[in-house]
Amino acid sequence: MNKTLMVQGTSSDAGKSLLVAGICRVLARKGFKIAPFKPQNMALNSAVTQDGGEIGRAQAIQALAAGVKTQVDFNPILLKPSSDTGAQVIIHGKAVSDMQATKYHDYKKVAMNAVIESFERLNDSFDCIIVEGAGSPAEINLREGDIANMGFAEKVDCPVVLVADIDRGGVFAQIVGTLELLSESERNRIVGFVINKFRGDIKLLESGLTWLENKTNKPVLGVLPFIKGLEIAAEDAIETQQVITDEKVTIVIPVFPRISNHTDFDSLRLHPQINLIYANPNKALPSADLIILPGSKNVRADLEHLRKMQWDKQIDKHLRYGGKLFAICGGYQMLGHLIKDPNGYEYTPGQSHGLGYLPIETELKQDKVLINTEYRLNLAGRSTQVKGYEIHCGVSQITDESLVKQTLLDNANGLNKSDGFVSLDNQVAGCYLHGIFDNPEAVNILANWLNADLCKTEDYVKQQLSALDKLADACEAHIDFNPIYKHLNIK
Ligand SMILES: NC(=O)CC[C@H](N)C(=O)O
Repeated sequence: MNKTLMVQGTSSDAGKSLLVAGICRVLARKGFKIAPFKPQNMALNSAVTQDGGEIGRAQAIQALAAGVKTQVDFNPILLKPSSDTGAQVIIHGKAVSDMQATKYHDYKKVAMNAVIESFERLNDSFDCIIVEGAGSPAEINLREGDIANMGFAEKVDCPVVLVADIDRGGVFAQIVGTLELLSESERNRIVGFVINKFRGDIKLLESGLTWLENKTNKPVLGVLPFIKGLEIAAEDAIETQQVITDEKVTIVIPVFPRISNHTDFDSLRLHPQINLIYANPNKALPSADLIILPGSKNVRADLEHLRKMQWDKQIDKHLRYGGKLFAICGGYQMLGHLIKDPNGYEYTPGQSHGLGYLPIETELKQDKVLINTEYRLNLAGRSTQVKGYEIHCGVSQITDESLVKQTLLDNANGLNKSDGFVSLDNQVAGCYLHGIFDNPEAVNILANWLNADLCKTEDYVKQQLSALDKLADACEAHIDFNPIYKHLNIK
């Protein structure tokens, strides 16, 4: 009996991740044990699973929505692009190789086996599986050997809901056009449509919905309204929306071409007293109280970009004028003197000189560190416990202890382990830990370091959970779940 439902979109960003998260939450609230699943994801925003692997961030959020522990089977294939044509291929949570896009095409058979293995494991231990497609199923050039959309749905023989974004217009053409480009058996799998991000008077839409149902002989299951201020971590696109009520601090994040884990900064962006600016990759850095160098999938190439843009000179000037510089993971590696990659794990084999603000040297190793961990953060004469995660191949060593003021993070999980440093002049600090600012106390300490006092906000994970509930409420109010239950064989 089928217990799988797949959500596909008429385009990227149509709302697939969100709808999957919403359905997971609705079903979990009814007491079902739900697994989110995305056969193949392409993203530089990843999460460390509780079983010690790496999956796309969206599946981690969907697991939070479903109230289940994260596991690598939720996203068996993750492609992390490291250049315009190549990507690191992660299978079952572990990096297996770097591959050019053309070669990956031939590799899809191996990848499909990995996808089915994971799917079958989930099938054995969950009540239902809610699957997210990738991009759109109508990319006819990618259909052969597809594992991400209809190729998967056909293989496991599951029904599909098609979601389309009305906000940008053309929603009827998108839906009818997508159906037109599918084979008959693929078309028959589509059991209904969800129209996402609707604003305005639903009465004006009704004639269109009737036309669509008559034309396609398929139901519109629901029209989800545009939910203002719904803050659920983005899959890959950088979210820039913010509501500032009383600006006290300006923070600039230089956007590297291979920026990774930018969700690190969501809690800062959502703070009503922080103006968080993502600096355009091709423009000068705006002035700020603090610059934060983010993580990077290709540190040495991004360092070249930083220099090409003369951001190194601008950062130097920012520090001369008394500004502060913080960095996470790849950005932290850039703060040191040297980044060595003799085997070319990330870029052409060789080494690059870093910015030299901290006395550290980094070497990229084959094995990736993947852990969820906890530290004590020490900064601005204060400390607090922070939770986070690490994803990196680089291992950094300090070259001269007399050149730092203190370690930034210590006491890892109560152990005598530390990470990161604060410079002697107290202007520069960095570490490997992602997610550090999800703790509101850490945000306040960071602000203290900038000589500012900010109000304390809600814990980021709690905020995510209430956003997921708001999303689930909207799904329940605007989508007819009866056909969904019927297709999943649940009541
Ligand atoms: N997430 C990151 O910033 C990773 C940094 C670097 N690419 C490494 O693997 O070590």
